[in-house]
Amino acid sequence: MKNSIQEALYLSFQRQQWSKLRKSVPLTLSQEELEDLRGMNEKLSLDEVTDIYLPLSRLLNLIVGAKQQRGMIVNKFLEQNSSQSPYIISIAGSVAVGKSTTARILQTLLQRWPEHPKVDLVTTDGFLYPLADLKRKGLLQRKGFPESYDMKMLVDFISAVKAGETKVLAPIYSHVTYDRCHDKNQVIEQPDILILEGLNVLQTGLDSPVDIRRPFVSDFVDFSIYVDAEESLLKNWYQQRFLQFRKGAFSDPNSFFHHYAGLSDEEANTISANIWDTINGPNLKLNIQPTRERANLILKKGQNHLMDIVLLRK
Ligand SMILES: Nc1ncnc2c1ncn2[C@@H]1O[C@H](COP(=O)(O)OP(=O)(O)OP(=O)(O)O)[C@@H](O)[C@H]1O
Ligand SMILES: CC(C)(CO)[C@@H](O)C(=O)NCCC(=O)O
Repeated sequence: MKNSIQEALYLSFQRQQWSKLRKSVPLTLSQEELEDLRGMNEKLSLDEVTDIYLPLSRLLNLIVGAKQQRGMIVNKFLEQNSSQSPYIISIAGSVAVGKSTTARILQTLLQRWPEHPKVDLVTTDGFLYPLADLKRKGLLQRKGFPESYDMKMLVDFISAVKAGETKVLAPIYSHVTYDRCHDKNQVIEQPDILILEGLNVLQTGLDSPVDIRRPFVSDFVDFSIYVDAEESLLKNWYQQRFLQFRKGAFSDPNSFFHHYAGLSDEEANTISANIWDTINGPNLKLNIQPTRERANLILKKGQNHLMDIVLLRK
């Protein structure tokens, strides 16, 4: 059933086919630019950038261009000269699938085009309720679930950006304190493109009580991407990252998880498997994966984070 839905809705490209599409694009990256991209994640393979992300950035450039042209046509029709509102791209997918890495690569590639040089990136992590509120509401074990986000704040934010407001503030999340930062915000000032990344960006809230239903994030999104992978890979990537955090973020004395810093590999793997099985895994199956076929584009990863299949909405 699942596959027939995808067949009905999407054009499907194997990695090889997709990567060939870059041949027709007049865009090359210098070795230096490739190294810069690599600097953001030392495990990122450069083939991945050229085979998958370069064709994708060209496709997005064309799609954004079509929207900009439509804006010019409307201006001509109305004999006015209003400026374009920011183009919104959303990136959804499981915890640890690599949403923020994908978002950062696309930001770097998209801002190289003269038609849209200003590309901002916001993650919905900042819209999680502050830690004290989550504790008070008994939601500490539900982080990432729909009820753990201040959806009104998120929808108000994206609506203000889309309305072209000159300066919009986004809250910032710290993976060290496991909490919203109380003393700083991200400032969004009329970018050409805003990339909004988070596991909840395709959710509709239709299961909320009718009296608190409000517009969805997707009402403001122009193009949506879902990064997909089998759950066994996702759990493994989550556990690998947990091991890295033990040496990095957890070793900071301010870290919420500082008590994890001294764990052995085996103890750390037991704890991260348990967090996956009780929080992130159930959230994936209940609330994230069911939104996948709402996306305009699905990027399906296999082993080692390499993209196997690209699905593009017909
Ligand atoms: N293209 C890639 N190549 C190699 N490793 C990657 C790639 N993308 C992500 N990773 C690794 O996978 C892990 C998860 O990546 P990332 O933090 O981007 O995921 P995320 O989906 O944003 O996670 P979260 O929802 O928890 O914030 C990290 O350890 C990252 O280094
Ligand atoms: C911040 C989120 C919800 C999403 O990125 C996630 O990384 C998270 O913290 N989930 C809760 C369970 C865990 O610690 O992985």
